[in-house]
Amino acid sequence: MTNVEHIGIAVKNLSEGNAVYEKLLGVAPYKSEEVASEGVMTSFFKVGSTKIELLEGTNDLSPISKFIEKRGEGIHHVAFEVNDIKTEMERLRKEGFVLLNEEPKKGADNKLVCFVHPKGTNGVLVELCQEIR
Ligand SMILES: CC[C@@H](C(=O)O)C(=O)SCCNC(=O)CCNC(=O)[C@H](O)C(C)(C)COP(=O)(O)OP(=O)(O)OC[C@H]1O[C@@H](n2cnc3c(N)ncnc32)[C@H](O)[C@@H]1OP(=O)(O)O
Ligand SMILES: [Co+2]
Repeated sequence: MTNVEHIGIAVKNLSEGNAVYEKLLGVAPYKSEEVASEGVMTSFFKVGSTKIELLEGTNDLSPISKFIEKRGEGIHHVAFEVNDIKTEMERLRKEGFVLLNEEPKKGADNKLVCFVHPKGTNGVLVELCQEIR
């Protein structure tokens, strides 16, 4: 793993979240993107070599809507950049981690992603990200 690619933050309302983080970080989001397969609308802020990803659920079944209902707004996941997602998924499987998708899937911001179950990572949902080249 080469970098913390982004930190995902679950918000109830993306425009309100954008206003807060724009004030906090002193920069505007550089993009907004819907990922319908995950039931989320996102926005991204650059912070040095990493990013903040704000996520609003777009339907009641979205992992973000369920998370906010149970736990409220806050840090939802930590995403690590990897060079070769399939190799890293295989390594983690062999180490006994529970992967939440069998194959890499398309995420936001031109990435292939895979999630690791938070029960095996001290309560933190982990995302692996590989740039689509
Ligand atoms: C935009 C695309 C992409 C990107 O490119 O960056 C994204 O970031 S998408 C982000 C949204 N997508 C996902 O989160 C996909 C992976 N998540 C899942 O598969 C599920 O959310 C989950 C983690 C398996 C939980 O689903 P489920 O078991 O159906 O939900 P429950 O509400 O029943 O929770 C069970 C258990 O897990 C705890 N939980 C849930 N979410 C998290 C979390 N983000 N971090 C830590 N813990 C989490 C939840 O509190 C429950 O705990 P207990 O009550 O103690 O059992
Ligand atoms: Co993410």
